[in-house]
Amino acid sequence: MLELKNISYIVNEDGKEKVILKDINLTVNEHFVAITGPNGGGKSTLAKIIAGIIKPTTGQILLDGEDISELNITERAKKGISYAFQQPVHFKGLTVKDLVSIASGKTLNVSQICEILSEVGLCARDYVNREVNASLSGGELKRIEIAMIIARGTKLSLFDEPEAGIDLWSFNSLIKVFEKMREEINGTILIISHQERILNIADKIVVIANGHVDAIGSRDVIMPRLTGESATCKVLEEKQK
Ligand SMILES: Nc1ncnc2c1ncn2[C@@H]1O[C@H](COP(=O)(O)OP(=O)(O)OP(=O)(O)O)[C@@H](O)[C@H]1O
Repeated sequence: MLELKNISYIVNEDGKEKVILKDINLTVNEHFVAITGPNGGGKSTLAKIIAGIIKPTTGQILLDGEDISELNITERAKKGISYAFQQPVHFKGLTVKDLVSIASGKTLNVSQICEILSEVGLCARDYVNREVNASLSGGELKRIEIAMIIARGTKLSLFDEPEAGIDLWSFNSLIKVFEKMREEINGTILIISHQERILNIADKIVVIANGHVDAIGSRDVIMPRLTGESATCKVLEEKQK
């Protein structure tokens, strides 16, 4: 379980304080939790704070009750937090096989790697020995990144807009990958997304706007509000303290 307590992130811009996140309180213990909200609301900043890429100005982060606030990205990764960037990273000189093996923390044989790659819809034989460089498409990189997260099998897998830069065909199969992960994963998937189809498979949706938690609840409660189907629905089903 992930707990965020009073997380704020304030930067100094041109000599003035800019509040990017303000008093975020959130508990995440479901299998599949989606964070959504308007552009610039603070979602990616929050994901980077959870992963340990940036340090919040105030607040505490607990993973299964343990305070991990002072741990850096590597230490948090060891505790079981994986983070997939909005734009996947290229790893010049490393092959898909290398990356998936490194992610899993053990030497995998080709058939084990093939199994993981096929889970993300990649025809393994074509990819195992490919170098992870700019010759791969955005969709292929995304899937390789997801394969690495599956190989790691962590407690908390964080994805920042996995749909970004993906064509509709690849997007359809990406949704299937997430649906399958949702069924099979032991830990939690925390996913930042603007896509209705991703939000529709979430157990819980958190809406972040203007740097704070605007709404939180099950998809049945939050989706009508987001899609404008019900102006009167009760949004704050379980606003957390
Ligand atoms: N270090 C920083 N200095 C100044 N402004 C920043 C900094 N980091 C983030 N911001 C600003 O904070 C706001 C929130 O950014 P963030 O990337 O977290 O938003 P987001 O909700 O993920 O947006 P999007 O949906 O467009 O990806 C933006 O206005 C961004 O420009």
